[in-house]
Amino acid sequence: MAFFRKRQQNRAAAAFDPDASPYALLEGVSLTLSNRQVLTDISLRLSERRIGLVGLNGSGKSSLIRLLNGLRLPSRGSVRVFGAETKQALAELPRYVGFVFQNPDHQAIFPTVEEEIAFGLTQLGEAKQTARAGALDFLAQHGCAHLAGKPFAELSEGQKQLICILAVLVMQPRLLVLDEPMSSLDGLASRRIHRLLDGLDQKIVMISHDLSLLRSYDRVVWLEAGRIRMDGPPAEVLPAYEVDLEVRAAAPLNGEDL
Ligand SMILES: Nc1ncnc2c1ncn2[C@@H]1O[C@H](COP(=O)(O)OP(=O)(O)OP(=O)(O)O)[C@@H](O)[C@H]1O
Repeated sequence: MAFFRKRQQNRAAAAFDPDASPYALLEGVSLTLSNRQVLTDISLRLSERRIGLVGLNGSGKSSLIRLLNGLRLPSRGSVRVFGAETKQALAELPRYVGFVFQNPDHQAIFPTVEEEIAFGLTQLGEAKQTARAGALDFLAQHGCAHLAGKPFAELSEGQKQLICILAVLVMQPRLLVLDEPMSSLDGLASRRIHRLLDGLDQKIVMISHDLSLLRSYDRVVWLEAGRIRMDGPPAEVLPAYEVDLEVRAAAPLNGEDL
């Protein structure tokens, strides 16, 4: 009896509310990896449509966004996404939170573009044949029909990142989390992906070292050494972050903060 009660409690705790506001709620979150404290006492309520995340290398940005799709679980505190505590909702999270990796080669797992997109549809329960037809449709909707049969490895960097984003979007997640998606793209590919993201209905949380991309965002969170240093509108956070970068860059080179 106690067993069934516990299962029912877990199910209730994992119930998603797609319209939850905030869509992500982090309370007193700390994260330790290999005996190293990577995040310390992070509390955030994320409800804005477009949120940018900035900070120096190693400040904890990737670790923080991995908490949003359950790739990392907090060592202390709690992370709720669309109302469900992530550690109790790992199986369902990918339907709500799409994650785009910095390096497309780390994300793509299928030999061809069509298979990469179709996989998302099979995850939603589509039969293989319907998923392939759906993938072709989806690629055509995004002007990529000509890429369907191509091996992923033969795509340009911009095409690879676009396909990885589409492979996530085909599952229609409510939230899209992106880890520096433009970092290896040229100016044109970067602008094109930025425009694509801008036109989406999904909520977006994105890490970027290109601060110009975040100027139009609703909110920017600045992480420093695993803690929130500043959090607010881009017009306040970005200039302060840039000043900090200038001050650090002007200090004598010692190799420690690179
Ligand atoms: N699996 C791990 N084990 C131990 N330490 C880790 C692990 N993953 C990350 N770290 C450490 O955690 C800290 C934060 O890493 P994280 O990748 O989250 O930072 P980041 O801000 O995304 O950095 P970057 O801008 O370079 O991608 C770094 O010091 C990193 O070395």
